[in-house]
Amino acid sequence: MIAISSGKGGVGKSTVTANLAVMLARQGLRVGLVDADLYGPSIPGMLGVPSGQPPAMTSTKKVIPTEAHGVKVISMGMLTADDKPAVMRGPMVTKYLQMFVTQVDWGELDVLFLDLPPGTGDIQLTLAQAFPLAGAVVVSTPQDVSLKIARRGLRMMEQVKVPILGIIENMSGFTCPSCGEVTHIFHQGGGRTIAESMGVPFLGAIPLDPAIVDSGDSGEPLVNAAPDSPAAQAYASIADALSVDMDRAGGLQIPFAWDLTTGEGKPAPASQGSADRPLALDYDATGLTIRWPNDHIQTIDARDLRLSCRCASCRDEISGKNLLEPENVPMDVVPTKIWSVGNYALGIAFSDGHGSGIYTFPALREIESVEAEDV
Ligand SMILES: Nc1ncnc2c1ncn2[C@@H]1O[C@H](COP(=O)(O)OP(=O)(O)OP(=O)(O)O)[C@@H](O)[C@H]1O
Repeated sequence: MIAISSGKGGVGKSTVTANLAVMLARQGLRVGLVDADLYGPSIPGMLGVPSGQPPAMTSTKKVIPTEAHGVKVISMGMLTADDKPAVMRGPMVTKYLQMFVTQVDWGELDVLFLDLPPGTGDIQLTLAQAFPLAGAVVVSTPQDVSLKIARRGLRMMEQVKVPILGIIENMSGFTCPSCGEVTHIFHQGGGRTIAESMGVPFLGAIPLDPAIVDSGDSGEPLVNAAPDSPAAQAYASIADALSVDMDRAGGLQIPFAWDLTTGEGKPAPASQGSADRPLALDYDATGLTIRWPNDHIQTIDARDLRLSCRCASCRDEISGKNLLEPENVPMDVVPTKIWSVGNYALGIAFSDGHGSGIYTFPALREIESVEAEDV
C-alpha cells in the first residue's frame, strides 16, 4: 500500500497517481487505487469512471471496485454527483477510508495506491497511521514555496515511521510543442535537492505539458493517450524507479493478527526489506525469534518480552521509570497474540492478561542490546 501525498493542493498529485497506476497495470501488475481525497475526488474524471453511479456489491456485502484502464478504482466521486460536496468531519473521513480499504473486494493486488488529500494536517496524519503503508511518495512542483511545504510532508511521514519511497517533481520545465525547446517556467531541480538533503530517493521529474490536462479531462491518462510523449516517458521511468523501491521496502506482510494459541494468522515471511522492519517472526519454547534484514536473527525470551513492555501502565511516560515489578510477572508468562500496528510496531498480548503493549521495531531491537550488555 503506497500513499501519494503532497504538502499542498493542485501540484498534480492525482494526475501522477492515475498515470503511475495505469503505467504499472500496463506492465502487468495488479493495481488498485483508492481516491482518498474525499473532499475533492478527481480520480474518476481522470480515469473516465462515471460519477454518481454506486458500485455493485458481492453476495458477502463487499463493494466491487470499478475497473478502468486495467486499474481497480474506488472513490467518493463514484458515490456522489460531480457538484455535490462530501460534508464530513475528520474522523468520518478516516472511517470512510477504512471502509474503502477493508470493505472493498480488491482480490489479489500487487500494489494499492492511496491518493491522499493534499496537506499535512490531522487527516493526513491519521491516515498515514491508520494504514499499513509500505511507503509514501511526495509530489511537489519546483517553486520554493511548494518545495518547503513538501519538506514538511516528508517530515510528517518520517515522524509516523512511514518510509519515503521518493519525491516527484511535477510541472518541471515546459517543452515547446513546435520547436522542442525546454523553458523552465519555475525553478528547476529543487525536488532533487530536497531529496538529496533529506537522504530520500528522487524518483524523477515530469514536464509541464498541456496534453496532460487534456488527457486528464478526457478520462484517458497520458500514458495511454500518448505513450511516446516526453511526459509519458517520464511517468514510465518513475514507475520503474518506484518498482525498485517497492521491492526494497519489503518486510513482513502486513496487516496480520497472529493467534499464538491456535497458530492462525501467522504473518507470511518476506525475503527482503528495509533495515528496520522484520522479515519473519517465529515463536517456540526459546521465545520470539525475529529475522531482520542482513541475516540478523534475534531471539527474545517470552518473559523478557513481557518485562520490556513500555505501555503507560508498565513504564512512567515522563520519567521512563519502570512501573512493572518483575515479581508480579509469572515465570511462565507467554505471548498469546501478536499483531501488526501500522508499519512501525507489533502489538503483543500475554497470558497474564496484559494486552496494551506496543513494541516499536527500534524498541524490539533494543531489547536484545540490553541482553547483550547484561551478558
Ligand atoms: N505535468 C503537468 N503539466 C500540465 N498540467 C498538469 C501536470 N500535472 C497536473 N496537471 C494539471 O494540473 C491540475 C491539477 O492536477 P491534480 O488534480 O492532479 O492536482 P492535485 O495535486 O491532485 O490537486 P488536489 O489538491 O485537488 O488534490 C489538473 O488540471 C491537471 O491536469
